Amino acid sequence: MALLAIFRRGAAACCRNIFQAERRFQHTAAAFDQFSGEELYSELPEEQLASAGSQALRTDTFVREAFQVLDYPERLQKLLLTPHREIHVELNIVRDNGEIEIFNAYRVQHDNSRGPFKGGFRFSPQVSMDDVRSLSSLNTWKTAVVDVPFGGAKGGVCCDPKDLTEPELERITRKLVQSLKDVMGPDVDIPGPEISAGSQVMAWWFDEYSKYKGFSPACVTGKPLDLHGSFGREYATGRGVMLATRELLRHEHLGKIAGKTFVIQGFGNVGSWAAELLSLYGGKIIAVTDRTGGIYNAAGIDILSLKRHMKAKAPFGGHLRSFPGGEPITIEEMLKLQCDIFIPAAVPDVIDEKVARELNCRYVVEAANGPTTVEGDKVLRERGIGVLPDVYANGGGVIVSFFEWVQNQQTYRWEEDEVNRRLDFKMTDAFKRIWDVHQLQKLPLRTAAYVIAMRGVVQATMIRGFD
Ligand SMILES: NC(=O)C1=CN([C@@H]2O[C@H](COP(=O)(O)OP(=O)(O)OC[C@H]3O[C@@H](n4cnc5c(N)ncnc54)[C@H](O)[C@@H]3O)[C@@H](O)[C@H]2O)C=CC1
Ligand SMILES: O=C(O)CCC(=O)C(=O)O
Repeated sequence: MALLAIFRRGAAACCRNIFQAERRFQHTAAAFDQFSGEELYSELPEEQLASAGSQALRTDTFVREAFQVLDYPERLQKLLLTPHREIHVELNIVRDNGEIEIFNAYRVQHDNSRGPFKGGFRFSPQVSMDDVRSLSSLNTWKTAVVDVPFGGAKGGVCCDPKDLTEPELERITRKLVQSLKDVMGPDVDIPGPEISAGSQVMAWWFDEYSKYKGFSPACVTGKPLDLHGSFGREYATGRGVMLATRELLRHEHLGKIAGKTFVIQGFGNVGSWAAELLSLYGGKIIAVTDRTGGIYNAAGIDILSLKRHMKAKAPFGGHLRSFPGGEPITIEEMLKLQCDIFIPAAVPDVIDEKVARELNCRYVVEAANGPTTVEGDKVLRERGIGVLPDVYANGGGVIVSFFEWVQNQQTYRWEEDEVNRRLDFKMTDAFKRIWDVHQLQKLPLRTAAYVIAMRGVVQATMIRGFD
């Protein structure tokens, strides 16, 4: 009885907190009815705007915007902006030539109030603790927006994968697992695919982790189909981008994907699958680029032929520019092309203030993480270019990662159709929730997405309590 009373008191206190927060939300929602993006920016502290281009501060800036709308107490902001745990490890690797090289690797576990930490591990020379911290926070909000029961994390190894052989990449991955295995795992923190880290890297992760902890397929997602992977994960992020675009066009009363023109930056996992699926639904992909430049064809590029071309040249020399079905263009030229939708699907910070002024599109659908700087975002808002933000638009990857994790826990594989149907439901449902807030409160889609995410994370945090 005493226990029950304590439980009831605790539950009542939690509910009171949530109701108070909800009332504050409703109150501010009404007050913010006429809020425009411009006003939101004018509320930002000067020093924050000054450093707005910094990747490190980007997510925090968007988080603070949503906080202004929700009017949550300051101490809650601090709690949610501060990562749970930051790890820096040194990986000593024997290169193929016998020399020892040291690589820095980072993992930031941002928030786990809604479930185990979740997020990819990227291999890139641009990786730093600041980047990883910002991206880990982005994943906290992303998992909440698309409503999968995970928290947010991100990792990265500072290296240039094009200078590494496959055995060297394997040794780095295995060393990474050896260093992090005690703070990661199926119910704790689950990595997934990211830049230059595809299904083979996930397979090595699974293998190495299982050596120490026993057979654990759910310790990592994005694994190959032959090794406990899920149907549909390979193309999930690109498919999610296509579904997000479909919903955007539908809600804007602009019809279907068919006939719309697209420019896509990045032709790796996400960019190439988004291109293929958008063209399957009749979209005209007029330009694609990778890190070496790209190709342009006003009549639309034959994406399947392009993919065959790239595959034939892989792993070395698969450059877009050498594809005969279009004219070569530079990345700078690509950014100025007229199109309906520009899809950044490569690296961060592409749309800065200057590029935002030059873009010649109606919408930006952010397939990459953090492709728009805070200053760039401000210019896009001023110019009336709609942005479907990363925190939602590339959520297809983590949604199907969640499906893979569920299947691994059940030891039962779902059919491909079922995975795709469930992904469609999740992307459509999340879009509707964002759209409703966007319309009702007159907020930019990005702020609307963060508002929804924050409510989810805050509710979970408060229900769990602080003891
Ligand atoms: N793989 C996934 O499931 C997910 C990936 N993302 C994000 O999508 C983006 C792309 O990731 P992936 O396709 O997995 O990586 P990837 O490594 O498969 O492909 C990256 C592509 O970007 C190109 N690229 C690199 N630097 C460039 C530059 N300066 N200009 C133009 N292109 C450049 C590369 O040549 C390559 O075509 C990243 O921002 C990643 O964080 C987000 C959610 C999930
Ligand atoms: O866990 C995954 O599938 C990768 C998720 C991720 O890092 C992201 O969506 O940015």
